[in-house]
Amino acid sequence: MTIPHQPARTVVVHPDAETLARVTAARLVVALVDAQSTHSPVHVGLTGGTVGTRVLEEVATSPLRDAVDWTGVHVWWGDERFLASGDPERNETQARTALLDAVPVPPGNVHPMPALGGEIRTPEDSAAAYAAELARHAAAGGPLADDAGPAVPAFDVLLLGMGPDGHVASLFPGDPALEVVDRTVVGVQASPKPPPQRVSLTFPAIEAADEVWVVVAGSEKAGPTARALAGDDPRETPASGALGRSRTLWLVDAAAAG
Ligand SMILES: O=C1O[C@H](COP(=O)(O)O)[C@@H](O)[C@H](O)[C@H]1O
Repeated sequence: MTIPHQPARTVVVHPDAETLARVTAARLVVALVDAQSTHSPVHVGLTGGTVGTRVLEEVATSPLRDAVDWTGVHVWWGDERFLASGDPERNETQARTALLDAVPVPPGNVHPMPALGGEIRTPEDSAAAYAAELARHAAAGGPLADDAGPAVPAFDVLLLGMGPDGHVASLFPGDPALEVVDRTVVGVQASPKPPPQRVSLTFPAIEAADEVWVVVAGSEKAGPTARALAGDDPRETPASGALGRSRTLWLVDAAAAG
């Protein structure tokens, strides 16, 4: 069932979380194949979280998986838990296990948010390094390529999960990071969801994505889903502010749809 909700968003409801993960994986494979028919490389932003990781597992086992030229895909993250490299709680670690170890993405095309260690001592160090990496891969004239700040590649698809408090990436309700418009990546010091230290894309970087897909499952997310789709203040329901340039898809299960 596809429900046109507002001009800026389309909501697609699936009966349960497993179907949601399976169909979103198929949708992602097709989106990457379509993007590769018009340009190269393509850029995809991954999310952590339960359903986001299930989607990657479904891509890994999809019979359509090899229709994608993985050598032409660049992989980024919308947010990261600020922990040492290889920590099982890192979104990067989970994505490698779920998908990236199984497909031939060149190691240089995988762009994790820098982990705690060496010169990277704080989430802000990681954010600054990641902003520089994004800027290196921004196409000239890309969405943020102006004098106001560093550029980002225009993600063909940016996957986002949403927490029960309405957070997306690591932009939490009431956090000052929600107001940042002069940087593409921020350090987060007091996440209410563990671990407290995180790194996140900002709204300007999220909005540079061609397509933003918010993938949500579970009845505990019905409230924030409804609030976000009603256009609640993003300072209270951050998911409300996650919009893509061409399309914003809300891919939800029936429980989250309420
Ligand atoms: O901590 C995080 O949580 C959100 C949502 O996760 P979920 O398990 O409730 O689906 C996720 O989108 C984010 O990337 C992650 O760092």
